[in-house]
Amino acid sequence: MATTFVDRVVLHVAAGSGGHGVASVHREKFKPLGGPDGGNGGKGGSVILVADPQITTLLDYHHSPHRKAPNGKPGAGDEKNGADGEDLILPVPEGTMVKDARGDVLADLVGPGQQYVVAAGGRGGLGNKALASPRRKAPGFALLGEPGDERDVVLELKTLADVALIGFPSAGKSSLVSVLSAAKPKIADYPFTTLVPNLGVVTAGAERFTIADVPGLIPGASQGKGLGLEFLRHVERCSVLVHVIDCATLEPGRDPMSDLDAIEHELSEYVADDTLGGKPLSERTRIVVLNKADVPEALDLAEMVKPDLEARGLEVFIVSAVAHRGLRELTFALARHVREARAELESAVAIAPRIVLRPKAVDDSGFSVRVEKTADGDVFRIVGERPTRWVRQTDFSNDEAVGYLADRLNRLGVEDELFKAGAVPGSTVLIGPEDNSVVFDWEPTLQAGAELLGRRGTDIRLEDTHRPTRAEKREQFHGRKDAQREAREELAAERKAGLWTDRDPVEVDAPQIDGNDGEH
Ligand SMILES: Nc1nc2c(ncn2[C@@H]2O[C@H](COP(=O)(O)OP(=O)(O)OP(=O)(O)O)[C@@H](O)[C@H]2O)c(=O)[nH]1
Ligand SMILES: [Mg+2]
Repeated sequence: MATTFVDRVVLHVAAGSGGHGVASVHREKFKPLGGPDGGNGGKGGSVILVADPQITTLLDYHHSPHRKAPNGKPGAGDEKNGADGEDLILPVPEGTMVKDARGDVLADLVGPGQQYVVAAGGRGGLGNKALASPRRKAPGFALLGEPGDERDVVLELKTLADVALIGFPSAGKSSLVSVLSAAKPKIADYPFTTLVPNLGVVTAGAERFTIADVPGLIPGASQGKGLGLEFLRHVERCSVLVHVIDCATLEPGRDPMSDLDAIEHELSEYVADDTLGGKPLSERTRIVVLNKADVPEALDLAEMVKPDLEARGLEVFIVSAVAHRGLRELTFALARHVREARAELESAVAIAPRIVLRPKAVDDSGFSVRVEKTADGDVFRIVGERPTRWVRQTDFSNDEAVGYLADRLNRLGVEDELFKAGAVPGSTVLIGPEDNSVVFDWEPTLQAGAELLGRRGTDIRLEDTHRPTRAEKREQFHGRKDAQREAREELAAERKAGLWTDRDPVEVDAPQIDGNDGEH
């Protein structure tokens, strides 16, 4: 069992890409040129982690750490939409924490069925049927499907138990689990018998709670001695910590008080991710169990130190795991502490939810223009979810598709903002994130832009002589109305085609646009 327990893996996930939309023209005998009938591409499958009580280890992901969801299928003529790629569901144990490469917590799957979209599938591209509008009756282009998310995440399993038993190797932690619950962990008289936590269920009257031992902790664990501190991730989520102290040890330099201090010191060195509703390890309930009281010398020692420990405000139990002494009192005391801790946690959780889900991208409708200074002068970077997406959807080998992209950008007001930021025809404009942007030599297409340039190439913003005539204003007004209507229609078409999921748009790290970072 020990060798097949895996509690930390690096997982590489890739969602499916959306299928490309298709540009096709309806054909019938004697009616060679019908309307556009190209279907939409299907959505790419997402990769979704789901907490599943049937799963107890991350072993599967240790063996095959690369997981990919299928792509959406491309659309076809005759209004045929491509099939969606199926979501890839990856079951993980309850208590799995998902972190990014930097160690930031992305999600904490603590309850059965809780899920997290770790990589979102790409949207399918619209076909020319869906792109048709009164102004663009027969589009000779379609939109590309978007690439799916691709990322590396760290999965960490943190045992979910109410009570954690901590202490030196061979203190009797596993023995206690075996006598307090039905679990039958390995027990032996050599140190580090336990390599991974053993979980048991304890029944105290009508109450039930879970208890886990953890591998033995030794001084210097924080510097990597023994098994190190790594496994303390399994006590992070336990609300009651029990110090199991070996009163029968003959090792020189060991006694209950200094053992306790040594373990506390190691605990204090551990940096936990989970504060259990705002309660760090240092503030959690502690109980002391003085074990091996069946050995006469051990009992004497236990009775001697008990008052000192109690003077520190600790609740102390003298027990023998082997002789089953003192277990009943201990069980009921644990049940009481668990009850209190659960109540406390519940009210804490009511205030601050423990489940961290990745915050939704704040505003995916807007954009901003950033002026970046380079050796070759100013370049203008357009940052925003929608422009970035539109660029990904554009087939740059198709002039009409490029024109459509320009239209979309204008409607969003990109050209206006570029003018305001000081861009002039020929300026370098980048769209998308730093590591993967598309570069344009800017050719303004907007009427307003051309107007702003004025006659003889002077910028009328500096002169402010031209006041729009009534006719021009009307023209502009209708232009805007048209643009707004078209934007609405487009959105409706995308939604109707099912290209929008109700899942959060996940920020995309590196959109791939093959070979299109040229001068389009
Ligand atoms: N006499 C006596 N021996 C005990 C008692 N409890 C445990 N032991 C013995 O102590 C040794 C270690 O017990 P374990 O339960 O494996 O100890 P552990 O704390 O889980 O040890 P690690 O997993 O190595 O950290 C075994 O030989 C047990 O039989 C007790 O109450 N009395
Ligand atoms: Mg053990």
